[in-house]
Amino acid sequence: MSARAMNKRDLEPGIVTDLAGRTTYGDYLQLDRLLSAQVPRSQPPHHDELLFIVQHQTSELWMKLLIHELSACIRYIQADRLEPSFKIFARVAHIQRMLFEQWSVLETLTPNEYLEFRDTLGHASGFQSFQYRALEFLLGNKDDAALGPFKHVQGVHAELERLLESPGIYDEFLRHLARMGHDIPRSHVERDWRQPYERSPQVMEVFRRIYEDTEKHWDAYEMCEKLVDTEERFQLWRYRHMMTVMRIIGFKQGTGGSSGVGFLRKALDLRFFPELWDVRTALTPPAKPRGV
Ligand code: HEM
Ligand SMILES: N[C@@H](CC(=O)c1ccccc1NC=O)C(=O)O
Repeated sequence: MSARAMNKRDLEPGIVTDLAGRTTYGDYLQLDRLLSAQVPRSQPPHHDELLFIVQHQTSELWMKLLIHELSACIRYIQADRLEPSFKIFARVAHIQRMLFEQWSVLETLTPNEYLEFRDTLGHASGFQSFQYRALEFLLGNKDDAALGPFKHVQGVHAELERLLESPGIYDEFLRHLARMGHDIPRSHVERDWRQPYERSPQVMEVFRRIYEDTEKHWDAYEMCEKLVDTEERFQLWRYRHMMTVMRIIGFKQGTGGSSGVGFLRKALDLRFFPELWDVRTALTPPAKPRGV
């Protein structure tokens, strides 16, 4: 009987199977390391703990890529090259969508299932995710108290300190706008970057002018919209995390020591790019219609 009749694909003679001494798929991806890093703590291993671990590890991998991409974006903005940063923002948006969609997998974990292995987690908590903190810092949510959990991990602490004292993506955009001749106040071009961002009416006026004449300021306008998009997607992730937490542990305290949902809810009031939201309220209908 032919392979076709057996519903089987014939391997082609060119397919390489003699791989001794060659770089293979598994070598290149270091799958031995990657796939041996899912180690349940529950004894005997709880069926659903693998889901919990894989959900976190895949989130951390996507966060790694986000940090890589946003860091490149910052370098482009520093070089006043907004165009190449737009391509990166498109990728960032897709990664954020993946991270958002991923919550539905964890949401199949029921409260009882989670309670069956929750105590094996001790005080471990997502609050101790250094990559998440790096992302928050890159996006401008500076908070030196958030470095607390990393005091005992030298390399990580040093890297987060570096990000804390460097301008975030929004700071770099405002500095770019200042270089392009926009009227950004001194206080927002040079400052102690460790401090949380403070909104400025003068910055909002700059955005108002950009939004009122998009033809003239197309690149800046496009960057504004990319930033709004990134912030909205970030907030959606925060919101869905909070809802997932609510349906799995209700209003229990977190393993990290916080109040739990109440603590997560407060993050929803934070804004990375406040004037980009304020400007929407300030805009009025144009005197004459735009467009082609
Ligand atoms: C059963 C699932 C989960 C529960 C019950 C849960 C619960 C919590 C709670 C209660 C907190 C507040 C800190 C604390 O006291 O522990 C927190 C923070 C956090 N969690 Fe989760 N979480 C879950 C899944 C995840 C996943 C999959 C991620 C993805 C990496 C994640 C990332 C984070 C981050 C980054 C924070 C810090 C948020 C901030 O500082 O605003 N969590 N989580
Ligand atoms: N904070 C969670 C525990 C938790 O979710 C967690 C524990 C260990 C590693 C990652 C975690 N994920 C996010 O917070 C809880 O209170 O149940």
